Amino acid sequence: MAKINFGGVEEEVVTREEFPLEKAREFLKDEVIAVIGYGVQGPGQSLNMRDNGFNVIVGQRKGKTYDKAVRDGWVPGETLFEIEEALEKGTIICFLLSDAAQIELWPTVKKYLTAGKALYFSHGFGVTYKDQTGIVPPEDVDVFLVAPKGSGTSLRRMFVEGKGLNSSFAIYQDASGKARQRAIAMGIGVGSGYLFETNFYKEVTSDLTGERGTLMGAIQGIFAAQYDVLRANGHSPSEAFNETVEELTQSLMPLVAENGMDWMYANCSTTAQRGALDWWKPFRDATKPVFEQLYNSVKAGEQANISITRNSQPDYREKLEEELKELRESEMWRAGTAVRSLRPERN
Ligand SMILES: NC(=O)C1=CN([C@@H]2O[C@H](COP(=O)(O)OP(=O)(O)OC[C@H]3O[C@@H](n4cnc5c(N)ncnc54)[C@H](O)[C@@H]3O)[C@@H](O)[C@H]2O)C=CC1
Ligand SMILES: CC(=O)[C@](C)(O)C(=O)O
Ligand SMILES: [Mg+2]
Ligand SMILES: [Mg+2]
Repeated sequence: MAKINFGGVEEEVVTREEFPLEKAREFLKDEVIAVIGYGVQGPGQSLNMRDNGFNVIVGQRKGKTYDKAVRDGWVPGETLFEIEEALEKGTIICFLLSDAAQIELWPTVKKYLTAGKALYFSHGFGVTYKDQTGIVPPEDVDVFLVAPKGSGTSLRRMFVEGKGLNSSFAIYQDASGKARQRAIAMGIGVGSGYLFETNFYKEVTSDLTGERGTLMGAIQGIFAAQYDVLRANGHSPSEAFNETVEELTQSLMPLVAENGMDWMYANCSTTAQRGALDWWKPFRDATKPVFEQLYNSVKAGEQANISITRNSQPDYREKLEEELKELRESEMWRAGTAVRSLRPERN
């Protein structure tokens, strides 16, 4: 483990230098890695591991995503199977169904978790909320997680570009005495840039907070609030969208990603810097109570409960699609479609 100073706090992380791909491949050479589910993480992780030279098979029920797996080069009967067949063949079972669907499939998965196998998650959800999910792994299997900190779509894209998305990893149960090595080797195999250690509880609580907060929920909320104020004051949709979203994603966030917030500020006008430096604290103070409310709700298990209840309903896909449609058809995001179509590189 490399000791890295994160803003004054020393943490140990696993980098590709100390755990190179060859070492991961050697360590897992006798394993059959069965990726169960081919939604968002399934394709990203399985394709990266396949390209990295691991023995990977995919288990997916028949339908649209099964056909996608075939198009991605998985061969029925050789590397692509019905879920139960893959569960039987696999020695490391990657449980990559949606968190709600994992509940339904758990009794089936459990049947195939014979001694010595490993159960792999990409979220701490299932076992942390075991009272609601019923996911209690047998004692003689390893249980660990590797959670890529981003969409499976980005995991794959970044891998293809020679980059690596960061992941966390955690050990829940070490039956074989080598769960840790197994987990780290898997983390390297799926294409992680580096790995930082956590536990299942911390992974799920930080992840649920992040996606409801700045990563997805809060960002849309702030966009909508500013867009509405600009529109109410007579600004056109194109002006409001550009000044709220397009400039952020196209110009300013890439600068933040490259070298931090102060550097992005330093590359803007002194007028902008003065205003941003004056206004970031009021925004922090206004939103902090909402973040506290969010974290408490996560901690109390309410967010997990909502997710399980809502996403277990037979019509949850249609309902989600309706809500996504509401976003897509809002004036702001329709303006966004028009703005994106005008990007010169799109023509
Ligand atoms: N979406 C992402 O990029 C990320 C997901 N995760 C975690 O990774 C895991 C997998 O998530 P996603 O890839 O988003 O899953 P998903 O929602 O895309 O679903 C994966 C698969 O589950 C299958 N499925 C759904 N219900 C089923 C059922 N009842 N029986 C059999 N198969 C069923 C679908 O056919 C699909 O192939 C979750 O634990 C999630 O929290 C972690 C990081 C990011
Ligand atoms: C992409 C990711 O890591 C999320 C936002 O936590 C998720 O999709 O659950
Ligand atoms: Mg998440
Ligand atoms: Mg996440």
